[in-house]
Amino acid sequence: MPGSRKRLGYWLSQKKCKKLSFSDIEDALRERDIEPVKIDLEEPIDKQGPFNGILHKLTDFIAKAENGDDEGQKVLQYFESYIQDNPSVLVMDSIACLRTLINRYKTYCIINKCQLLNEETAVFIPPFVELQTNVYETNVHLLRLSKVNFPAVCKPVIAHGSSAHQMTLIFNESGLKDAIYPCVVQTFVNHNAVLYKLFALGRKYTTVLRPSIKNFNNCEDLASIRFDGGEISKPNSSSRLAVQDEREVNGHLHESPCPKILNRIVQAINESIGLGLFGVDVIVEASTGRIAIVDVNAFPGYEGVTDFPGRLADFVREELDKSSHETSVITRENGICNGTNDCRNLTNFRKTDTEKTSMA
Ligand SMILES: Nc1ncnc2c1ncn2[C@@H]1O[C@H](COP(=O)(O)OP(=O)(O)OP(=O)(O)O)[C@@H](O)[C@H]1O
Ligand SMILES: O=P(O)(O)O[C@H]1[C@H](O)[C@H](O)[C@H](OP(=O)(O)O)[C@@H](OP(=O)(O)O)[C@@H]1O
Ligand SMILES: [Mg+2]
Repeated sequence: MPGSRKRLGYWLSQKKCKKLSFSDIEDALRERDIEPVKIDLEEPIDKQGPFNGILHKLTDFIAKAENGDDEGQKVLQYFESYIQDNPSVLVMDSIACLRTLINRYKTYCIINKCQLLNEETAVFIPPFVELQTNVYETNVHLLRLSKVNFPAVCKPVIAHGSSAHQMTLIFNESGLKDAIYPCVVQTFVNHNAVLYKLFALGRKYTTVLRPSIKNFNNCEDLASIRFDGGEISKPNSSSRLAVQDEREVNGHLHESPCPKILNRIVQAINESIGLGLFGVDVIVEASTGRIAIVDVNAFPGYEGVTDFPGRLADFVREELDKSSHETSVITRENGICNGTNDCRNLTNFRKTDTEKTSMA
Protein backbone atom coordinates (compact mmCIF):
# COMPACT_ATOMS: atom_id res chain seq x y z
CA MET A 1 0.00 0.00 0.00
CA PRO A 2 1.35 3.47 -0.85
CA GLY A 3 2.12 5.45 2.30
CA SER A 4 2.40 2.37 4.53
CA ARG A 5 5.46 1.17 6.47
CA LYS A 6 8.14 -0.37 4.24
CA ARG A 7 11.21 -2.53 4.73
CA LEU A 8 14.26 -1.68 2.67
CA GLY A 9 17.14 -4.14 2.35
CA TYR A 10 20.43 -2.49 1.46
CA TRP A 11 23.93 -3.52 0.56
CA LEU A 12 26.79 -1.06 0.13
CA SER A 13 30.47 -1.68 0.86
CA GLN A 14 31.72 -0.48 4.24
CA LYS A 15 33.77 2.17 2.46
CA LYS A 16 30.73 3.45 0.59
CA CYS A 17 28.59 3.49 3.79
CA LYS A 18 31.27 5.56 5.49
CA LYS A 19 31.65 7.94 2.54
CA LEU A 20 27.90 8.53 2.39
CA SER A 21 27.50 8.70 6.19
CA PHE A 22 24.87 6.01 5.81
CA SER A 23 23.65 6.41 9.41
CA ASP A 24 22.22 9.82 8.37
CA ILE A 25 20.48 8.11 5.45
CA GLU A 26 19.07 5.47 7.84
CA ASP A 27 17.65 8.25 10.03
CA ALA A 28 16.09 9.98 7.01
CA LEU A 29 14.56 6.67 5.86
CA ARG A 30 13.07 6.00 9.30
CA GLU A 31 11.57 9.49 9.30
CA ARG A 32 9.70 8.41 6.16
CA ASP A 33 8.51 5.17 7.73
CA ILE A 34 11.04 2.97 5.95
CA GLU A 35 12.96 0.43 7.99
CA PRO A 36 16.50 -0.05 6.60
CA VAL A 37 17.99 -3.55 7.00
CA LYS A 38 21.60 -4.27 6.03
CA ILE A 39 21.75 -7.40 3.88
CA ASP A 40 24.40 -10.00 4.66
CA LEU A 41 25.46 -11.33 1.25
CA GLU A 42 26.89 -14.46 2.85
CA GLU A 43 23.50 -15.53 4.21
CA PRO A 44 20.38 -16.49 2.19
CA ILE A 45 18.59 -13.21 1.36
CA ASP A 46 15.07 -14.63 1.69
CA LYS A 47 15.77 -15.41 5.36
CA GLN A 48 16.60 -11.71 5.90
CA GLY A 49 13.41 -10.41 4.24
CA PRO A 50 10.65 -9.76 3.49
CA PHE A 51 11.68 -6.58 1.68
CA ASN A 52 9.64 -4.09 -0.31
CA GLY A 53 12.79 -2.83 -1.98
CA ILE A 54 16.56 -3.24 -2.15
CA LEU A 55 19.06 -0.42 -2.47
CA HIS A 56 22.57 -1.49 -3.44
CA LYS A 57 25.85 -0.85 -5.16
CA LEU A 58 26.93 -4.27 -6.39
CA THR A 59 28.89 -2.90 -9.36
CA ASP A 60 32.22 -4.30 -8.13
CA PHE A 61 30.69 -7.79 -7.96
CA ILE A 62 29.18 -7.33 -11.43
CA ALA A 63 32.57 -6.25 -12.79
CA LYS A 64 34.28 -9.20 -11.10
CA ALA A 65 31.66 -11.61 -12.44
CA GLU A 66 32.17 -10.23 -15.97
CA ASN A 67 35.86 -11.09 -15.56
CA GLY A 68 34.97 -14.65 -14.60
CA ASP A 69 35.68 -14.21 -10.87
CA ASP A 70 34.05 -16.94 -8.71
CA GLU A 71 33.11 -14.70 -5.76
CA GLY A 72 31.44 -12.12 -8.03
CA GLN A 73 29.52 -14.80 -9.90
CA LYS A 74 28.31 -16.46 -6.69
CA VAL A 75 27.08 -13.23 -5.09
CA LEU A 76 25.23 -12.25 -8.25
CA GLN A 77 23.74 -15.69 -8.72
CA TYR A 78 22.26 -15.64 -5.18
CA PHE A 79 21.07 -12.08 -5.58
CA GLU A 80 19.45 -12.66 -8.96
CA SER A 81 17.77 -15.88 -7.92
CA TYR A 82 16.29 -14.05 -4.89
CA ILE A 83 14.93 -11.34 -7.22
CA GLN A 84 13.57 -13.95 -9.60
CA ASP A 85 11.72 -15.64 -6.73
CA ASN A 86 10.50 -12.28 -5.36
CA PRO A 87 9.65 -10.21 -8.43
CA SER A 88 7.59 -7.68 -6.49
CA VAL A 89 10.72 -6.45 -4.69
CA LEU A 90 11.84 -3.15 -6.20
CA VAL A 91 15.57 -3.24 -6.99
CA MET A 92 17.40 0.10 -7.11
CA ASP A 93 19.07 -0.26 -9.61
CA SER A 94 18.44 -3.48 -11.54
CA ILE A 95 21.41 -5.75 -12.22
CA ALA A 96 20.55 -5.82 -15.96
CA CYS A 97 20.82 -2.01 -16.19
CA LEU A 98 24.07 -2.01 -14.24
CA ARG A 99 25.54 -4.72 -16.48
CA THR A 100 25.04 -2.32 -19.37
CA LEU A 101 26.48 0.58 -17.42
CA ILE A 102 29.69 -1.09 -16.35
CA ASN A 103 30.57 -1.44 -20.04
CA ARG A 104 31.57 1.98 -21.37
CA TYR A 105 31.12 0.98 -24.99
CA LYS A 106 27.56 -0.31 -24.48
CA THR A 107 26.66 2.78 -22.46
CA TYR A 108 27.92 5.18 -25.15
CA CYS A 109 26.11 3.19 -27.86
CA ILE A 110 22.76 3.34 -26.03
CA ILE A 111 23.03 7.06 -25.32
CA ASN A 112 24.11 7.71 -28.90
CA LYS A 113 20.75 6.39 -30.08
CA CYS A 114 18.77 8.86 -27.92
CA GLN A 115 16.84 11.45 -29.89
CA LEU A 116 18.29 14.07 -27.57
CA LEU A 117 21.62 13.95 -29.36
CA ASN A 118 21.14 16.26 -32.29
CA GLU A 119 22.20 19.60 -33.77
CA GLU A 120 19.36 21.50 -32.16
CA THR A 121 20.22 20.48 -28.57
CA ALA A 122 23.95 20.49 -29.38
CA VAL A 123 24.47 17.47 -27.11
CA PHE A 124 26.87 14.79 -28.30
CA ILE A 125 29.12 11.94 -27.32
CA PRO A 126 32.64 12.55 -28.61
CA PRO A 127 33.46 9.96 -31.34
CA PHE A 128 34.53 6.65 -29.80
CA VAL A 129 35.60 3.17 -30.80
CA GLU A 130 36.12 -0.10 -28.95
CA LEU A 131 39.54 -1.69 -29.40
CA GLN A 132 39.83 -5.29 -28.23
CA THR A 133 43.51 -6.06 -28.67
CA ASN A 134 46.83 -4.38 -29.29
CA VAL A 135 47.02 -4.96 -33.06
CA TYR A 136 48.37 -1.68 -34.39
CA GLU A 137 47.20 -1.78 -38.05
CA THR A 138 43.68 -2.92 -37.15
CA ASN A 139 43.41 -0.25 -34.47
CA VAL A 140 44.56 2.56 -36.75
CA HIS A 141 41.98 1.42 -39.30
CA LEU A 142 39.15 1.27 -36.70
CA LEU A 143 40.08 4.65 -35.28
CA ARG A 144 39.90 6.29 -38.71
CA LEU A 145 36.65 4.51 -39.53
CA SER A 146 35.03 5.82 -36.33
CA LYS A 147 36.34 9.34 -36.92
CA VAL A 148 38.16 9.42 -33.60
CA ASN A 149 40.64 12.32 -33.67
CA PHE A 150 43.74 13.18 -31.64
CA PRO A 151 44.26 13.87 -28.85
CA ALA A 152 42.19 10.93 -27.63
CA VAL A 153 41.48 9.32 -24.24
CA CYS A 154 41.82 5.54 -23.91
CA LYS A 155 39.46 4.26 -21.20
CA PRO A 156 39.13 0.66 -19.94
CA VAL A 157 35.97 -0.94 -21.38
CA ILE A 158 34.88 -2.08 -17.90
CA ALA A 159 34.06 1.11 -16.01
CA HIS A 160 34.02 -0.22 -12.42
CA GLY A 161 36.52 -2.10 -10.31
CA SER A 162 40.18 -1.73 -9.41
CA SER A 163 41.66 -1.12 -12.87
CA ALA A 164 38.65 0.70 -14.37
CA HIS A 165 40.10 4.18 -14.08
CA GLN A 166 43.59 3.68 -15.60
CA MET A 167 43.46 5.94 -18.62
CA THR A 168 45.90 7.08 -21.29
CA LEU A 169 45.89 10.33 -23.23
CA ILE A 170 47.38 9.74 -26.64
CA PHE A 171 48.36 12.41 -29.16
CA ASN A 172 49.04 10.44 -32.34
CA GLU A 173 48.64 6.98 -33.86
CA SER A 174 51.88 5.69 -32.41
CA GLY A 175 50.41 6.44 -28.94
CA LEU A 176 48.14 3.42 -29.49
CA LYS A 177 51.01 1.22 -28.30
CA ASP A 178 50.71 2.88 -24.85
CA ALA A 179 46.99 2.15 -24.34
CA ILE A 180 45.81 -0.66 -22.05
CA TYR A 181 43.53 -3.13 -23.88
CA PRO A 182 40.62 -3.73 -24.20
CA CYS A 183 39.67 -0.06 -24.23
CA VAL A 184 37.34 2.53 -25.62
CA VAL A 185 39.23 5.31 -27.39
CA GLN A 186 37.41 8.63 -27.46
CA THR A 187 38.25 11.98 -29.07
CA PHE A 188 39.49 14.40 -26.40
CA VAL A 189 37.40 17.58 -26.36
CA ASN A 190 38.97 20.84 -25.13
CA HIS A 191 36.70 22.17 -22.36
CA ASN A 192 38.77 24.69 -20.38
CA ALA A 193 39.34 22.19 -17.54
CA VAL A 194 35.80 22.40 -16.15
CA LEU A 195 33.50 19.38 -15.76
CA TYR A 196 29.88 19.32 -14.60
CA LYS A 197 28.67 16.38 -12.54
CA LEU A 198 24.92 15.84 -12.76
CA PHE A 199 24.00 13.84 -9.67
CA ALA A 200 20.61 12.26 -10.39
CA LEU A 201 17.89 10.58 -8.37
CA GLY A 202 15.37 9.47 -10.97
CA ARG A 203 14.63 12.56 -13.05
CA LYS A 204 15.74 15.06 -10.43
CA TYR A 205 19.36 16.14 -10.34
CA THR A 206 21.89 18.56 -8.87
CA THR A 207 24.76 20.07 -10.88
CA VAL A 208 28.18 20.23 -9.23
CA LEU A 209 31.21 21.91 -10.80
CA ARG A 210 34.52 19.98 -10.76
CA PRO A 211 38.10 20.35 -12.04
CA SER A 212 38.97 18.52 -15.25
CA ILE A 213 41.74 17.99 -17.80
CA LYS A 214 43.28 21.12 -19.32
CA ASN A 215 43.14 22.02 -23.02
CA PHE A 216 45.63 20.64 -25.51
CA ASN A 217 46.50 22.66 -28.62
CA ASN A 218 49.14 21.81 -31.27
CA CYS A 219 50.22 18.74 -29.36
CA GLU A 220 50.64 16.06 -32.08
CA ASP A 221 54.21 15.35 -30.93
CA LEU A 222 53.52 14.90 -27.22
CA ALA A 223 54.27 11.59 -25.53
CA SER A 224 51.29 9.67 -24.13
CA ILE A 225 50.15 10.53 -20.59
CA ARG A 226 48.82 7.95 -18.11
CA PHE A 227 46.34 9.20 -15.52
CA ASP A 228 43.81 7.98 -12.99
CA GLY A 229 40.39 8.88 -14.40
CA GLY A 230 38.80 8.54 -10.97
CA GLU A 231 41.04 11.23 -9.44
CA ILE A 232 41.16 14.08 -11.99
CA SER A 233 37.67 15.42 -11.30
CA LYS A 234 37.49 14.89 -7.55
CA PRO A 235 36.62 18.11 -5.62
CA ASN A 236 40.16 18.42 -4.23
CA SER A 237 42.04 17.11 -7.29
CA SER A 238 45.73 17.95 -7.14
CA SER A 239 46.57 16.68 -10.61
CA ARG A 240 48.82 18.88 -12.74
CA LEU A 241 46.78 17.71 -15.73
CA ALA A 242 43.84 19.70 -14.34
CA VAL A 243 45.70 23.01 -14.17
CA GLN A 244 44.63 25.18 -17.10
CA ASP A 245 47.32 27.42 -18.63
CA GLU A 246 45.50 30.75 -19.21
CA ARG A 247 47.21 31.10 -22.61
CA GLU A 248 45.58 27.87 -23.75
CA VAL A 249 42.00 28.88 -22.84
CA ASN A 250 39.64 28.66 -25.84
CA GLY A 251 36.28 30.37 -26.30
CA HIS A 252 34.42 31.52 -23.17
CA LEU A 253 35.89 30.28 -19.93
CA HIS A 254 32.90 29.51 -17.71
CA GLU A 255 29.91 29.28 -19.97
CA SER A 256 27.49 27.15 -17.93
CA PRO A 257 25.39 24.66 -19.86
CA CYS A 258 21.68 25.41 -20.19
CA PRO A 259 19.75 23.77 -17.28
CA LYS A 260 16.89 22.77 -19.63
CA ILE A 261 19.29 20.73 -21.73
CA LEU A 262 20.92 19.19 -18.66
CA ASN A 263 17.45 18.24 -17.48
CA ARG A 264 16.80 16.49 -20.79
CA ILE A 265 20.12 14.64 -20.56
CA VAL A 266 19.17 13.27 -17.13
CA GLN A 267 15.71 12.24 -18.38
CA ALA A 268 17.15 10.56 -21.46
CA ILE A 269 19.61 8.50 -19.41
CA ASN A 270 17.00 7.63 -16.79
CA GLU A 271 14.76 6.30 -19.58
CA SER A 272 17.22 4.76 -22.02
CA ILE A 273 19.42 2.87 -19.56
CA GLY A 274 16.73 2.53 -16.88
CA LEU A 275 18.78 3.95 -14.02
CA GLY A 276 17.53 5.71 -10.89
CA LEU A 277 20.73 6.51 -8.98
CA PHE A 278 23.37 7.80 -11.33
CA GLY A 279 25.86 10.53 -12.17
CA VAL A 280 26.48 11.99 -15.62
CA ASP A 281 29.76 13.77 -16.37
CA VAL A 282 29.42 16.48 -19.02
CA ILE A 283 31.84 19.05 -20.43
CA VAL A 284 31.29 22.07 -22.65
CA GLU A 285 33.30 22.04 -25.87
CA ALA A 286 35.39 25.22 -25.68
CA SER A 287 35.29 26.09 -29.38
CA THR A 288 31.54 25.53 -29.97
CA GLY A 289 29.68 25.52 -26.61
CA ARG A 290 28.26 22.06 -27.44
CA ILE A 291 27.68 19.72 -24.47
CA ALA A 292 29.60 16.45 -24.50
CA ILE A 293 28.55 13.50 -22.31
CA VAL A 294 31.76 11.70 -21.33
CA ASP A 295 30.76 9.32 -18.52
CA VAL A 296 27.81 7.83 -16.65
CA ASN A 297 28.39 6.46 -13.14
CA ALA A 298 26.28 4.10 -11.03
CA PHE A 299 25.37 5.30 -7.51
CA PRO A 300 28.07 7.99 -7.36
CA GLY A 301 29.24 9.95 -4.29
CA TYR A 302 26.67 12.82 -4.51
CA GLU A 303 29.31 15.06 -2.90
CA GLY A 304 28.07 18.63 -2.96
CA VAL A 305 24.36 17.73 -3.03
CA THR A 306 22.51 19.59 -0.26
CA ASP A 307 20.67 17.29 2.18
CA PHE A 308 21.50 14.16 0.19
CA PRO A 309 20.12 11.82 2.93
CA GLY A 310 16.72 13.57 2.80
CA ARG A 311 16.63 13.60 -1.00
CA LEU A 312 17.61 9.94 -1.26
CA ALA A 313 15.02 8.95 1.35
CA ASP A 314 12.31 10.95 -0.51
CA PHE A 315 13.29 9.25 -3.75
CA VAL A 316 13.20 5.76 -2.19
CA ARG A 317 9.80 6.49 -0.57
CA GLU A 318 8.34 7.69 -3.89
CA GLU A 319 9.69 4.68 -5.77
CA LEU A 320 8.39 2.21 -3.19
CA ASP A 321 4.96 3.87 -3.22
CA LYS A 322 4.88 3.86 -7.03
CA SER A 323 5.92 0.24 -7.06
CA SER A 324 3.23 -0.89 -4.61
CA HIS A 325 0.63 1.13 -6.55
CA GLU A 326 1.64 -0.61 -9.78
CA THR A 327 1.55 -3.95 -8.01
CA SER A 328 -1.98 -3.36 -6.79
CA VAL A 329 -3.11 -2.17 -10.27
CA ILE A 330 -1.89 -5.43 -11.79
CA THR A 331 -3.64 -7.32 -9.02
CA ARG A 332 -6.94 -5.57 -9.79
CA GLU A 333 -6.62 -5.74 -13.57
CA ASN A 334 -5.42 -9.29 -14.00
CA GLY A 335 -6.51 -10.92 -10.80
CA ILE A 336 -3.27 -12.88 -11.10
CA CYS A 337 -1.62 -12.31 -7.77
CA ASN A 338 -2.11 -11.41 -4.17
CA GLY A 339 0.08 -8.33 -4.13
CA THR A 340 3.09 -10.08 -2.66
CA ASN A 341 5.07 -12.37 -4.89
CA ASP A 342 3.49 -13.07 -8.26
CA CYS A 343 3.41 -9.68 -9.89
CA ARG A 344 5.33 -8.71 -12.98
CA ASN A 345 7.72 -5.81 -12.77
CA LEU A 346 6.75 -2.49 -14.27
CA THR A 347 9.15 0.27 -13.34
CA ASN A 348 12.25 1.38 -15.21
CA PHE A 349 14.42 -0.46 -12.73
CA ARG A 350 13.14 -3.78 -13.88
CA LYS A 351 12.72 -3.39 -17.62
CA THR A 352 14.14 -6.26 -19.58
CA ASP A 353 17.06 -5.69 -21.91
CA THR A 354 14.79 -5.91 -24.95
CA GLU A 355 12.42 -3.29 -23.58
CA LYS A 356 15.31 -0.97 -22.78
CA THR A 357 16.80 -1.25 -26.23
CA SER A 358 13.53 -0.46 -27.89
CA MET A 359 13.17 2.65 -25.76
CA ALA A 360 16.60 4.00 -26.73
N1 LIG B 1 36.25 12.87 -24.25
C1 LIG B 1 36.84 13.58 -23.29
N2 LIG B 1 37.35 14.81 -23.57
C2 LIG B 1 37.96 15.53 -22.61
N3 LIG B 1 38.15 15.09 -21.35
C3 LIG B 1 37.68 13.88 -21.03
C4 LIG B 1 36.98 13.07 -21.97
N4 LIG B 1 36.62 11.93 -21.35
C5 LIG B 1 37.06 12.03 -20.09
N5 LIG B 1 37.69 13.19 -19.87
C6 LIG B 1 38.37 13.60 -18.63
O1 LIG B 1 38.87 12.43 -18.03
C7 LIG B 1 38.30 12.25 -16.71
C8 LIG B 1 38.00 10.79 -16.47
O2 LIG B 1 37.07 10.31 -17.44
P1 LIG B 1 35.83 9.39 -17.06
O3 LIG B 1 34.86 10.18 -16.26
O4 LIG B 1 35.34 8.76 -18.29
O5 LIG B 1 36.59 8.34 -16.15
P2 LIG B 1 36.20 7.48 -14.90
O6 LIG B 1 37.41 6.80 -14.45
O7 LIG B 1 35.05 6.64 -15.26
O8 LIG B 1 35.82 8.59 -13.84
P3 LIG B 1 34.71 8.59 -12.70
O9 LIG B 1 34.09 7.24 -12.69
O10 LIG B 1 35.43 8.96 -11.45
O11 LIG B 1 33.74 9.64 -13.11
C9 LIG B 1 37.06 13.14 -16.70
O12 LIG B 1 36.78 13.56 -15.38
C10 LIG B 1 37.50 14.29 -17.60
O13 LIG B 1 38.35 15.17 -16.88
O1 LIG C 1 32.86 12.25 -7.92
P1 LIG C 1 31.91 11.13 -8.13
O2 LIG C 1 30.81 11.03 -7.12
O3 LIG C 1 31.39 11.02 -9.55
O4 LIG C 1 32.85 9.87 -7.92
C1 LIG C 1 32.33 8.57 -8.08
C2 LIG C 1 32.88 7.97 -9.37
O5 LIG C 1 32.41 8.74 -10.42
C3 LIG C 1 32.41 6.55 -9.55
O6 LIG C 1 31.02 6.51 -9.62
C4 LIG C 1 32.89 5.72 -8.36
O7 LIG C 1 32.34 4.45 -8.48
P2 LIG C 1 33.19 3.22 -9.02
O8 LIG C 1 33.62 3.60 -10.39
O9 LIG C 1 32.21 2.12 -8.94
O10 LIG C 1 34.36 3.02 -8.09
C5 LIG C 1 32.40 6.30 -7.04
O11 LIG C 1 33.03 5.54 -6.02
P3 LIG C 1 32.32 5.09 -4.68
O12 LIG C 1 33.41 4.46 -3.91
O13 LIG C 1 31.76 6.34 -4.05
O14 LIG C 1 31.22 4.13 -5.03
C6 LIG C 1 32.78 7.73 -6.89
O15 LIG C 1 32.18 8.26 -5.74
MG1 LIG D 1 33.07 6.42 -14.34
